[in-house]
Amino acid sequence: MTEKSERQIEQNRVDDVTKQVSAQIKASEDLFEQAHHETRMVDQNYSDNASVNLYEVDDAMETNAMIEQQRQLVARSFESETILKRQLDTLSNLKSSPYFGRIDIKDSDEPEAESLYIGVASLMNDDKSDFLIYDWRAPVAGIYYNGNLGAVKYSTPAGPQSTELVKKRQFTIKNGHITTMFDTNETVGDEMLQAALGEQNDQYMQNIVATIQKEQNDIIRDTDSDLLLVQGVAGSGKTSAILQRIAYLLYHSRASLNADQIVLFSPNRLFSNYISEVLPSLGERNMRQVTLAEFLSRRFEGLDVQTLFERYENEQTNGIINQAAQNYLESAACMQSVRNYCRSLTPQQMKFSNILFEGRIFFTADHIRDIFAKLPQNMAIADKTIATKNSLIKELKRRIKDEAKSDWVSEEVSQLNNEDLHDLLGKKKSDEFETEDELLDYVSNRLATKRLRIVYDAIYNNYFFDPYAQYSDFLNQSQPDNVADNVAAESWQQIIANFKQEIEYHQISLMYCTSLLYLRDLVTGSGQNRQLEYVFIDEMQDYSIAALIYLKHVFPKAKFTILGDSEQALFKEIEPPHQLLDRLSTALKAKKPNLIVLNRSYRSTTEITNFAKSLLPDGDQILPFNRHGDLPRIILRYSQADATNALLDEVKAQAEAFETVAILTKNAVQAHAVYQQLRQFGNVNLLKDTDRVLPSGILIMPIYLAKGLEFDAVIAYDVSETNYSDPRATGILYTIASRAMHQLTLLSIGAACPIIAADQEKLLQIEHSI
Ligand SMILES: Nc1ncnc2c1ncn2[C@@H]1O[C@H](COP(=O)(O)OP(=O)(O)OP(=O)(O)O)[C@@H](O)[C@H]1O
Repeated sequence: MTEKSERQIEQNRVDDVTKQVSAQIKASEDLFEQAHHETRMVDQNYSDNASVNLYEVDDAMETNAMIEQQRQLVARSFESETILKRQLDTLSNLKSSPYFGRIDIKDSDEPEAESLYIGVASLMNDDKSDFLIYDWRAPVAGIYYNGNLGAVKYSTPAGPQSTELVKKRQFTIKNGHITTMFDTNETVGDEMLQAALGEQNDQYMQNIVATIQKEQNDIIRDTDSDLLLVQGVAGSGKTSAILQRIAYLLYHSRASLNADQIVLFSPNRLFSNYISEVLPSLGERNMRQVTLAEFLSRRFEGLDVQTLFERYENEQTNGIINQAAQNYLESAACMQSVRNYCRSLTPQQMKFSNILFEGRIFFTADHIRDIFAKLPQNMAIADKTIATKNSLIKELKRRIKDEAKSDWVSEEVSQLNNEDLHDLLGKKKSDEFETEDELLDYVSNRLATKRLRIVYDAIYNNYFFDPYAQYSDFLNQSQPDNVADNVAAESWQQIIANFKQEIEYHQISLMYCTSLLYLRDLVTGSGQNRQLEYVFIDEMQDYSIAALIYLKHVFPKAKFTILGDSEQALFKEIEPPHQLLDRLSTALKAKKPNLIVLNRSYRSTTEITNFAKSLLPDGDQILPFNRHGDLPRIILRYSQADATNALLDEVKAQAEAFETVAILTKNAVQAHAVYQQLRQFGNVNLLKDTDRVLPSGILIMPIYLAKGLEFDAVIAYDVSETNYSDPRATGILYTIASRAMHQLTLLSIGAACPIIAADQEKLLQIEHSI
């Protein structure tokens, strides 16, 4: 058969499937309309009933039951409306592009091969007898991503299956028309990937299901490991792979897993927004997302927690203060010392606090210590704290009865107005009491309970324990000689003094955070979340080992997927990847660890990747993808005024050619200075770490805010040797260069920093000022 008629046959099938999709859309729209109408009716009915004044009807209980029933009806009809809405979204995705792949497989006991079409969702024909499209996550679809022609195996819930792959075909279908179609023996042909990668960027990351690569597929379909470590070079598709992995996991554990049981730790808020469309485009709800800074802040209510960015900025101005002590506090060894310390704590060492009520001491710290000390010695510390807490709550209940008889209560009761009395009585009516005294006793008890609620809350929230004082004690006990990095005794004392001072000012530096939280949780037996099933951590190189250990402690039941690129370390010096990964495997005590390494970089043109890898001492392992563009350019200027002019010209030219142009700087101060130079331009945006949405136009930001993001064109601001002199320059410049998809320009005010100068002739177009 000629290629043309073959293509015509495929187009006919696309037309046929599109017609069926349209018919199903119509049917679903009718159902949706019906469901929506029903929800409105039930909702109306519910609000009418809910607005009945319960105090005026005798049968309040009955009304309550009816409202509850109605509420459930509203919830149910809303749920079916949501399901239909999702179905409709999926169908409309399928309408313009029903599938992207076809595999022909022949089982040994079948006379003929069968053609299966793969798309973002499954679709059955009208009478439900046949699959017109297979979901890319279906077991058999694994062949499309993994197999070369010939004998292939794929896993199914019933165990491994074998078949023969006789044809693999790829399509690009736009608005119902096949624009490209070819047969391939490769996993996914380069041609299609080239087309996908050559496109210009918009504000949101796209899904990659049509062109998932073999090693990415291994990440996506790994359901066994409890610790999956992905070590991948910049632009190798780590983030893409984990998002498709989440979609895959949700599909395969539909009954037992929902998006709320998955959390992704993302590098910054812009990134959260940037990836927010991927899962919805695959018909799935987004997982929860949080940055480490947000997570820590929530756990330190009332304290101003230093973020990684603030630390970085501070170090840029003041230098790194006491690196050795900081390294120790963020090490696995320190977390081990916390564990040992907590295990050996005696009642005398415990830092208990008085519990106050309206200015007077309600429970003394000594009394709390006595309760604690009487508990069996071999009891775990967390159990002792919980037992102490329970015993304080019991005592509180007794004391409420005493307080109810006290003068302050009688006085307050005597001054109650009708409304307060009504509130205190709750469901009871005053005529239910036989005597006035009985009524008074009841009301006094209620009032005392209400007022002492504050004491109950204090006990419940462990305010009888002072974690900050305890942590200071822990620091005091950690002798500097025992400390790995040989922290000098005076500087260790300084670290302790600094901690105390910060707490006084309601602040805390990042370096203390995780060991302190760990100590607090181990002593109080709180802070763990056993519901979460999967934790994903992107940009792991920015997490200390202590932070990862702490997260494992917080989510003990969860499987961890941790992704990183040690070369993109902005906040510390580069560490060899395997060393980092070994440390992590041991520290998290994984039972089934798995490591996947990605070396091919997809984001940038070959020229940009070749330049970026030349910055690294061990960049040879990085493989560029075969997509070509201009050589990166370096513009050298020798005065600020000349540099500003060159920047203006460059920005103008890039903005005409590309949709997203980013000027990336080393820190916030420089980003601000560049903004001042360019603001006359109009559509120029300076981004801050509080920003959540990436605007279009020209973007200026410090590199840490661009983590995980990508832009059509990148201008690296001032790559001179004066600006990039510290040992972290390599990681920073590599991260900047690897954000560019199509065009990279470096601007240097004065001589370029030596990392760049090394190999520039072949990899860079150099432009000096005249
Ligand atoms: N298989 C693929 N098909 C199409 N595009 C891909 C594929 N893999 C990666 N890409 C594209 O390459 C770019 C980089 O991917 P991604 O951001 O996931 O990489 P990363 O490893 O997380 O990068 P970094 O660590 O540098 O932030 C994205 O534009 C992504 O869409």
